Amino acid sequence: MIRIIRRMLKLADEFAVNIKKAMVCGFFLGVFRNMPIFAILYILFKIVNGTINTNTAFISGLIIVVGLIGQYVFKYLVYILQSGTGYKIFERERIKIGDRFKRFPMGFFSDGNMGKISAVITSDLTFVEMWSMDSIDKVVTAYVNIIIGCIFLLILDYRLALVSIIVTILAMMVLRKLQVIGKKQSYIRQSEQSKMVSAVLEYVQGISVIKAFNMSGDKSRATKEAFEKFRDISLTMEKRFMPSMFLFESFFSVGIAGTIFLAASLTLNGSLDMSIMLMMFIFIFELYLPLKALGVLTAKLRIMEAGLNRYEALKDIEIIDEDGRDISLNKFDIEFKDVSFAYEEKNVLKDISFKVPERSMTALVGASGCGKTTIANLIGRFWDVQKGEVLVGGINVKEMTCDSLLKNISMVFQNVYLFNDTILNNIKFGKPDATDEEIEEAARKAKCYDFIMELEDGFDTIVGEGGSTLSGGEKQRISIARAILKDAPIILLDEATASVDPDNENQIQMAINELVKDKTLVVIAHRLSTIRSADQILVVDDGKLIQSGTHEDLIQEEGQYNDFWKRRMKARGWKINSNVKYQVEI
Ligand SMILES: Nc1ncnc2c1ncn2[C@@H]1O[C@H](COP(=O)(O)OP(=O)(O)OP(=O)(O)O)[C@@H](O)[C@H]1O
Repeated sequence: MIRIIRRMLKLADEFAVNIKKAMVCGFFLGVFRNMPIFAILYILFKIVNGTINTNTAFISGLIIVVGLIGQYVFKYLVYILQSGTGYKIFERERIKIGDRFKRFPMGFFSDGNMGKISAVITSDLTFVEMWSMDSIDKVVTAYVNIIIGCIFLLILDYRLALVSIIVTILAMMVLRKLQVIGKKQSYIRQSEQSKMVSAVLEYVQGISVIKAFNMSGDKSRATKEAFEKFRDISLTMEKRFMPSMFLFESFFSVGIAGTIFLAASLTLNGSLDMSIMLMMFIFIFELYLPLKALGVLTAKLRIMEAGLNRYEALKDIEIIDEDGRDISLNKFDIEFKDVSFAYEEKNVLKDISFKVPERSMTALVGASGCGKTTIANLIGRFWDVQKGEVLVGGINVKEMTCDSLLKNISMVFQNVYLFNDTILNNIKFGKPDATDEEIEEAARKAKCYDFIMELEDGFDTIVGEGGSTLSGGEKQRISIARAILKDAPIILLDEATASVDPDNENQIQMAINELVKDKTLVVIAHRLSTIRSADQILVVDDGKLIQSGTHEDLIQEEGQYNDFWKRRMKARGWKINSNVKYQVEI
């Protein structure tokens, strides 16, 4: 228990002073809480001895009043010091971990970890946030009460004190066992909880596929199994706790009965004063109350400790730019020098070298899965290369912090993600301090101003999670407006392959033209016009760079590009011949 309080104090950092003050107040709260009880016991003692007088009654009354007032004052102080402190600590921690997520290698966000992240940030931290402050003060008060109770008993009668202390020690040992069980079980429970959250996330994210393929049975079975496992482990946890909890509770009944029996026997054989026996009968119930409270707190504290462990493990994940410096670039060319890269065991890029001059356009072409997106991701340092160097503005990206690198780069992906927020805020994401005029201007350039103004709430329209209330083309143009607003000197663009209607497609192309003006552009190209107008085309095959040059150079030589070009031309011809309206050269 002390260990977990120490950890909370360390985590609380600047708020630790409030917790320490609350603990001191908790100490006094314990002291004042005992005063009325002792005053009543004292009156009882005096009545039984026949020595009660007005003075004694008055002093006892005064002690009761002081005790009650002190209790309220310190309870209030504890409340003031603690209230909100837990929420403030964890608000700060959530922001901190959110910032670190940006700097985790992307591989971390793959399978399994999404559930873990959600479970830690929501249930674990929420549990610790809700109970930590409350428990710390209760633990301190309980310990104070136990110590005061034991001292009082020693003063009354050492034999009775001995019995009570033995019961307390045995109960503490059972409490320890409860803690060990609690710790082990809460780890297992959390692991199942993460799996359950992952299953739910996957089910919800894939709901359209599940519906489209009428697979709701299969997927919901997997989710149901995760629920069942979580239920089973929660029940097992309760069952494992039950015998020790029962034993723990039994100690008090046996302890109370034993002490009463001993006190009565000692009184009967004349070695204990009747008044002390009566005081003992009343006090014994008070003595074990704080110990019982500790028993109840134990389970909570173990769940809290396991939650804190998981949270700290998440915080300890090595961030990708631990040794990075904040570097301000003054040129914006890109270079790959003998770069090899693998996702775990899978080699994806093999000894790739190329240069992208500043303010030029480079198109990456190649078959699906050859490594084009990987190249773009390495420029943004979503992963680190295992061999070779990626240089941006002449500086190895490994020397830079992600923030200082990414402020120079805008990425426009095929799968646009918009936040469940207003259109205004989604665009503003590119430049948080942008004025409304700048946002409107970006929207105009990205050809989304008109459709935004047709919406009932205009720029204040909430777009739904992921941008679900907008069409694919509309989402794409909003993401381009976001990038236009950011105005980064380097643009990484994954051209959309998904078909949108011709009008939308034309608008997207115009928006992109605005975005890429005077920028260093690397584009994963799917369109003939893009490929043709690029300053440089890099042909990637199975992770190797097999050809590079302009379109004119490459169609002169035999090779994959030539085949690719001929195939594309044929496909385009087919599209036009088949009388599809899609005549726009894009
Ligand atoms: N996060 C990942 N973990 C493991 N393997 C991955 C990961 N991302 C991509 N790959 C694999 O790396 C290879 C290259 O993928 P990449 O996405 O770079 O290809 P691409 O050329 O962009 O393909 P496409 O044109 O279909 O988008 C593929 O075989 C892919 O399966």
